[in-house]
Amino acid sequence: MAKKKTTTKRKSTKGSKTTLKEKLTFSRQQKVVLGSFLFFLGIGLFFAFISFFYNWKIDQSEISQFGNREAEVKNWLSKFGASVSHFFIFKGFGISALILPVLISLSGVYLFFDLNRKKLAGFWFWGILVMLWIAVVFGFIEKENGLLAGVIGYEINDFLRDYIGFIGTVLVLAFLAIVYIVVRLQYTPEKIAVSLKNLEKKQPRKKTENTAVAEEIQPVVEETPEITEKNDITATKNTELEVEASYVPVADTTISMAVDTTVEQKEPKNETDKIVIKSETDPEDIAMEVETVVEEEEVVESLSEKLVQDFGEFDPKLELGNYRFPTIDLLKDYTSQLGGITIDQGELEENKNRIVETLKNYKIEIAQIKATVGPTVTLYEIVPEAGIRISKIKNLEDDIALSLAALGIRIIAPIPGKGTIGIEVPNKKSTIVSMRSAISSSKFQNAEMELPLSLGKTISNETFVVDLAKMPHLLMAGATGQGKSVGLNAILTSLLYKKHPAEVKFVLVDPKKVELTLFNKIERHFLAKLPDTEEAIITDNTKVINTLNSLCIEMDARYDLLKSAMVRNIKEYNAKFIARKLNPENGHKFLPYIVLVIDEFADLIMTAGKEVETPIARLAQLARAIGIHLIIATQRPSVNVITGMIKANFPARIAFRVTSKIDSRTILDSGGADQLIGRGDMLYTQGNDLVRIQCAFVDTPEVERITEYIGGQKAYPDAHLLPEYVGEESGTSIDISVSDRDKLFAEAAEVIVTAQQGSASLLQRKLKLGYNRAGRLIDQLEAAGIVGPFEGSKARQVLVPDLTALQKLLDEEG
Ligand SMILES: Nc1ncnc2c1ncn2[C@@H]1O[C@H](COP(=O)(O)OP(=O)(O)OP(=O)(O)O)[C@@H](O)[C@H]1O
Repeated sequence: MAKKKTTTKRKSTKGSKTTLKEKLTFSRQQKVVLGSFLFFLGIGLFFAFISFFYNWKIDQSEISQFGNREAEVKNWLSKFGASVSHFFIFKGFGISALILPVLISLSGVYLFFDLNRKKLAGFWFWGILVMLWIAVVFGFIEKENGLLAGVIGYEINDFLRDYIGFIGTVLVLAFLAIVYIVVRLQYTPEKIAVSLKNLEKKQPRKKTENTAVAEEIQPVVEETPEITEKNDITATKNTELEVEASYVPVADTTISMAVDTTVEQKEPKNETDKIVIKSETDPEDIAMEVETVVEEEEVVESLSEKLVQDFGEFDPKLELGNYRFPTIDLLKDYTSQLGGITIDQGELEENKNRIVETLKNYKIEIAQIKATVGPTVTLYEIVPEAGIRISKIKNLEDDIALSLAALGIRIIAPIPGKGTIGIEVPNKKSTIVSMRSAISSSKFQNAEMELPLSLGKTISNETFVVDLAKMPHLLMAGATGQGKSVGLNAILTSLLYKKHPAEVKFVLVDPKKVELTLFNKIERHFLAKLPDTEEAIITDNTKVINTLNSLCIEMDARYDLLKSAMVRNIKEYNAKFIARKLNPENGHKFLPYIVLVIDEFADLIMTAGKEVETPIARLAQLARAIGIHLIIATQRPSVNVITGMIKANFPARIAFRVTSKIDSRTILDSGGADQLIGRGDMLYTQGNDLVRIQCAFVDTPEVERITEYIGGQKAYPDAHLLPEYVGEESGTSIDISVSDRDKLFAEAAEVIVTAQQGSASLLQRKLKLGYNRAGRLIDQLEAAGIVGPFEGSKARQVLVPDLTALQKLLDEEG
């Protein structure tokens, strides 16, 4: 009996991650309001705590009567003050609880002025530790007075005394005090010694002058009288001066002092060297002392930490700080309209019987059969009777499929890791997997991935989420009309729902000119383009070559940055940049991921051949570490399109339905894609197992709504600019002799003049040439004065108005 697996509809955890994030980030107004609240709360608590120390005895009996409005309480904040104070002081930390209102008010100030929250967290961390420490110390020395230590202090002390005894407790407390002084206050023994020394020196001077020092210095002063005029230093009577280099303070009495040259030489050696000059009533008794201070202690370990402390971590999203991610309701809810997966008991039974019977014909007995109903297909998992070899079933694959006589049957013998045999039979009524359900699934929302893609649902109805960054490049193939474009849209939509414009940029190549145009609206948010080009979405195949080469330049530049930052990949690089460990002045910048999408790759390879294959192979081989990922889609998965070089570098592949087993082999290295049922039914592999997935469906109006939503928001001034690539086309002042001209020169000239359009791609199409040859022809036409010079993204100007004029020009030359 077929075991029925009821499908549990996954409740959408609608944007759980983003909403949590949103909850934690306050608007400016919220911060001001919350900040003021906390500030006043802190002050209120402070007063309540103070008054608790005077009134706690009187109030004690009233605390329990919180609900009784008649009960009179002496605390300055009345019943609330008395209760809260009782809780924090008596039951909590004792006198040290006074730190708490200070911390709360401080938090208020930080929020109000929107200061660095990390610093605040530091205050809380150390504040609570100090609170505990003081509580325990009071618990230790003032056991009798519960108000000083609080219950917590008392109990911790008791605990320590029980386990490590009197001496142990003293040692632990002393150790913690040292930790605080060294770690928090950044005091080291050297620093303390220097401070003490300074203190010692300052004190006696205030009372009587240190004559001994004065005497010591005096001879030097007398010995070098000639410098006296030069170094006229004036000082106030009985005042101490600290001079760094030469310093002339205003004075009541002018005192001449000669500074020994030896002293002067010594002075600039160390910036912290100070000359202490003291003046006395008698100008002869000037005391001078040269003090060498130990090199100043670094307060913060490194510059980056200091920068982070002062300014917080670098936020790449700051420029579009108010960017709102697209909301889930921009996507259509197909499930509520068309219903979710329905299980047709009759259909299941019928299929089961046919499978059992068919296998029986081949003498394969079944011990158990289990059905898993997916959105488009149902998987019948079969456990054969003991003794039946799986290879037998595998060999009979085609016969079984034939006997079951249904389109789209796929036999998986055995199911990897299970030892059972799977037979996938299409459902009579397939269910659309909406992009909405794929996006709102918890698996996607909670995905901790760099570039998460929600591709659709597996046969067991689980949302299938993969990381493009791990793939690291994706090859998609499928015959026309089988769901490739929808698949590409699903991929791009996934990224739009998860990534901020600062984090990812798309380079879109769309020779069909219709599929990806919708993304034009988000050009200044998410697209990257070559400088000086008008349209970010590339529809002209010749421009693809420039873009690919430009991406190679970007790749090399990024590798240089990674090298100088001494990191291995973009993730580490960006983490280091965010932590302000990389100086933007040295060319470092936050690197967004770049996703290159090429629709209709076959078309591109046909027209440009090697010229695109080489940069693509280079990018595919090297770009994974620096965050450039390729998604290539093609209708024709033939070997001359998907060459060995490309295949080797694209381990992740998606196959929609293809027309032949050969095509399936080309794309997946195995059959199966020819047995799919179309409409988004696909197989995914990342080098090992094949997973059958129903691709999430996202319709054009949905994509339009999303791009409009994003496009309507504040954007960057321009699309992300890729490095400039000066292609072959830009060659100027070419001098090509008539004899060196291509055989097709005259024909090419006619094509160009007739069409009045000076483009290499036109020649490629009309004369069926490779890109290189067409490019060379254009150069020759330029040299002959038939077309104008290279003009960036625009086609070259045609300088000859008609064929007659052309004929005349050629005759003249000839
Ligand atoms: N995941 C899906 N779920 C349901 N229906 C789908 C799905 N994907 C595609 N379809 C259906 O198939 C039709 C064709 O899909 P799509 O335009 O993506 O095909 P294509 O392979 O890109 O074709 P072409 O190569 O000609 O552009 C869609 O209009 C839609 O009706």
